[in-house]
Amino acid sequence: MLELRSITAGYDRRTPAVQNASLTLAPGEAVGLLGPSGCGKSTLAKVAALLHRPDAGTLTLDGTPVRHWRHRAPRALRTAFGVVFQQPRLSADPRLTLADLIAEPLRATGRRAEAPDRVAELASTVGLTPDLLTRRPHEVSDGQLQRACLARALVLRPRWLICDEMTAMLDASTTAALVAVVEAYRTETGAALLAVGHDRTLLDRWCDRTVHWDTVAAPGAPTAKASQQNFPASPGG
Ligand SMILES: Nc1ncnc2c1ncn2[C@@H]1O[C@H](COP(=O)(O)OP(=O)(O)OP(=O)(O)O)[C@@H](O)[C@H]1O
Repeated sequence: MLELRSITAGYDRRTPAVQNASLTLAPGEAVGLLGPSGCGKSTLAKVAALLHRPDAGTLTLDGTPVRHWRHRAPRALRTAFGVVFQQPRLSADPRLTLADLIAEPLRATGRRAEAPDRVAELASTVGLTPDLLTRRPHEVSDGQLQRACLARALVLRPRWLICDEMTAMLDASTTAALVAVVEAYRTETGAALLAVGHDRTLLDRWCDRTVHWDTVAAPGAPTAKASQQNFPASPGG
């Protein structure tokens, strides 16, 4: 179970982007998160994926409170998450070929030997032909790069998948193809999904339930002090 309780987070403590947000994801469950632009969905998704440290609130993973984020999070926790962002060009190292991009998490976790087999398998799964794997991001389309980013998110076989507007820049057929890849992966592994988006029709079709930001965040509401963990300001943790 992934539980976010009374999360306050942002980029400036005086004006948090997310205030008092709570969201629960059961193992294997697919939850869609809808809300207007700029309300804080991506920020909350990054907190959930251990990529952004909240200012206050608690995140528990299978009953254990998470105390560290980003590079300070234990590797076993970090690698339990696979994340795909809206803009693949911002999340892809332009120097890497698509093959190296997909294999990046394997190299970072000392599992380089698995890369050739795993990259070939995932390239086929996401619909990337071998000739594309030797190209760099500027030599492929947004859709092809997003396919590689999805493959990268799956390469460590995460239990929790976070797709933050993964299909927002894509055409209908690429959207359908990537959603089908995620669903096949979830059927095979039982992974849970948090899908952030603006398209209610897509999220309703894709997910077990769709929640609106209005029901997730309650700015100004009193926080449950007893269950509240406040994080002192410290860079990078
Ligand atoms: N790196 C950053 N530094 C400073 N402010 C940021 C940063 N990222 C986001 N913000 C601000 O935080 C707020 C929430 O942004 P966030 O990206 O979480 O919203 P969102 O709901 O995902 O929006 P969208 O649907 O448009 O992607 C916005 O006001 C945004 O301008």
